[in-house]
Amino acid sequence: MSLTYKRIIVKIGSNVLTQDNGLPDTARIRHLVEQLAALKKLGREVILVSSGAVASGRSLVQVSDKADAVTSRQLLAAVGQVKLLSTYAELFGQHDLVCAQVLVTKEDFRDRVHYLNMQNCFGALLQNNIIPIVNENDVISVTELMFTDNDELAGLIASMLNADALLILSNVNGIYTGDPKDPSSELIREIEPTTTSFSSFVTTQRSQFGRGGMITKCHMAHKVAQLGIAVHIANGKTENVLPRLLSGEVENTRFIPYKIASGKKKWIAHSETAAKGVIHINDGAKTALTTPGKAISLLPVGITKISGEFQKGDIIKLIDEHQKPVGLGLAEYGSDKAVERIGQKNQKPLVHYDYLFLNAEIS
Ligand SMILES: Nc1ncnc2c1ncn2[C@@H]1O[C@H](COP(=O)(O)OP(=O)(O)O)[C@@H](O)[C@H]1O
Ligand SMILES: N[C@@H](CCC(=O)OP(=O)(O)O)C(=O)O
Repeated sequence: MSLTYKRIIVKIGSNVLTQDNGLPDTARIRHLVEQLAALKKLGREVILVSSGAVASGRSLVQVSDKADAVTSRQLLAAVGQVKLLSTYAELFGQHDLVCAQVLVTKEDFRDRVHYLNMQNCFGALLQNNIIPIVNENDVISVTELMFTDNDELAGLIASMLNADALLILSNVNGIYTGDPKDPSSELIREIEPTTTSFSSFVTTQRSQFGRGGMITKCHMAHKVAQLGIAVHIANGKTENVLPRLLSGEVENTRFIPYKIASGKKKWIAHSETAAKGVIHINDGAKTALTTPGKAISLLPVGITKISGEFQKGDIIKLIDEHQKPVGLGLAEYGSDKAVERIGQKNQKPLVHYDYLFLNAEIS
């Protein structure tokens, strides 16, 4: 089997880039760059999401024990990101390739203008044959403003750029049916888009330098696959993992992609944290919206209650009669008008189908 993905996002986790002592593993970075350069030379578009700023910072400065965790992370990342990128620039340069730094925050994905600006910049970099290297801007992303981890960031980038595939390189061969260290656990080779429960076999355990763990990878991968993008989780420490993954020669877990969604739906799908209001809908409305193959907008007649205030163009969250999330949408008008129209027939849709992302599927 040969995978012919054209636009590929590669996420390299902290554990792949870091030695046991917490310092960066330059030999491994060099080997990964060789593989990425080879992909580039085959005509693939490559976007790298790389962790490793904090680990690189550790190789340059000793942070005082008195510094709190946030300050220490800011300091190490601020210093380390320079080193990380100069290492990449030098190594890619040896293959006559130019790379670029793109540092982002969660806020940049909430604001549609920032989002479009980012998208435009990536387009320009790719057109000029430059490899974008993305990381979270750890200096200003603190506590609740942070991504769960760089897997979440990689998922957002994959959706934003309409990638064909997202390859997540971690320190395990993929997702196992139990603890990967337990010999009775087996690797799951494929995950269907309909799978939603991961907590029965994936523990919250993280590797030494990882932030989110496998469970956040699963949730993100599932969501991205629902948008029509294939996701593979493989071991970044395996020799020549990237070419071998694409030629089907190494073990990995593949999240089978679902139907293709529009760019706007992809943005809405990842905007839950930006939701301004909650729209309670009745069972009839839920059935209508989630009927496969039907493009139905949310009408006020199916709304039973509205909480929170929002303006036209804001993201709103839809929940059913049992408080279960149904999806996310873009409000066609503000909460003032919407509240007046609750339960009324013959009113304009509050969420047009083109701007509606349903949790269960993209219909
Ligand atoms: N069912 C599972 N299959 C594979 N890995 C699992 C599972 N449950 C928990 N894990 C843990 O998830 C870790 C990888 O996630 P993480 O620590 O976030 O790494 P990374 O730095 O690559 O993002 C593995 O090292 C493993 O300990
Ligand atoms: N931005 C941080 C890494 C954050 C992170 O979540 O890493 P990972 O556990 O590899 O997804 C850094 O560069 O050190």
